[in-house]
Amino acid sequence: MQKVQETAEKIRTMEIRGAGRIAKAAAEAIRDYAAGLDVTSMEEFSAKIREVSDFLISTRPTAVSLPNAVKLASKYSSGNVEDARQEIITNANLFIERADRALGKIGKIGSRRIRDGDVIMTHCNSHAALSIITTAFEDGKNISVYSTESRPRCQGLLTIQHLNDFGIPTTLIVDSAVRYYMKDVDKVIVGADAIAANGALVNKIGTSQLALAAHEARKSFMVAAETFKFSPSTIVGNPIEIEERDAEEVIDPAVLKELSHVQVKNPAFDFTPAEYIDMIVTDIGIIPPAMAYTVIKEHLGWELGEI
Ligand SMILES: O=P(O)(O)OC[C@H]1O[C@H](OP(=O)(O)O)[C@H](O)[C@@H]1O
Repeated sequence: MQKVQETAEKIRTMEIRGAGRIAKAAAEAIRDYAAGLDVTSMEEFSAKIREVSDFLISTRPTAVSLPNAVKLASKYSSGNVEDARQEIITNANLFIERADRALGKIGKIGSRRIRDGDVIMTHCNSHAALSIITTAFEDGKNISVYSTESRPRCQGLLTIQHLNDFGIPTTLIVDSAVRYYMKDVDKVIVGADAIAANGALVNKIGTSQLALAAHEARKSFMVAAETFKFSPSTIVGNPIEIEERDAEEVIDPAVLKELSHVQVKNPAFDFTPAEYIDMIVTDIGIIPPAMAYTVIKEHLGWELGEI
């Protein structure tokens, strides 16, 4: 349980972050927990796995990759402890391998849509979006990138470091400069924390402003998302919860304490409606947002009765 608690804490504090990495870390934690679980009865085994699964899922509410990963990794059908343990180890490893392969596929597929000379804008720090950008660059395309700062956690600083390591010409801008620079941009590429059954995107706060500005300037808006970022529970009407994080990420608590009439809101994500999205680059190909329902049904293998 100690490793599970450590992983959960790292996800909560964002030491482990990015929807894909959170998913892989959760699958690893379940796998290692199942491998070391010392129980004699199947009832005990099931109860412990359920408890750990629920605990990991509770760490961050928005990225659907987390419950999807936990559900896929902790799947077993055997009624015998040793076999069920092996099933979880196998399923978790399969999930992790699939997640790694997905990033490569998204990079390959998405990069075909990047033209020589393209100027790309990205937001926050998405490994899936960066896979497209770096693959295009490694294919010899002469591209450059505008990267937003992504307040308050400033994940944009991770993005510029990564792009700089590849030697990709990059401009860091503050979030409020998105519309100002959109005229210079050819394509916007962002990641996803969740995609609803109606094709709406949930991603880092401010993403919908990039989408609006891109729409106004007739620039292409591309989302990079593994199939495990699609949300099955939205099919049965559950809304995606937007994580509200601490005020101290935005303002020094000592300063805030003196401002008795001021409150701080710090939502970590926002919604971008499907009509602002030109395409979603997934590991099973490029799809329009309207195909989100099909991805959930056919590629995540969820049955309505299970939700
Ligand atoms: O899975 P990858 O593409 O890396 O990231 C997907 C999304 O996860 C991140 O959330 P946070 O920084 O963990 O809150 C960002 O919103 C990013 O776009």
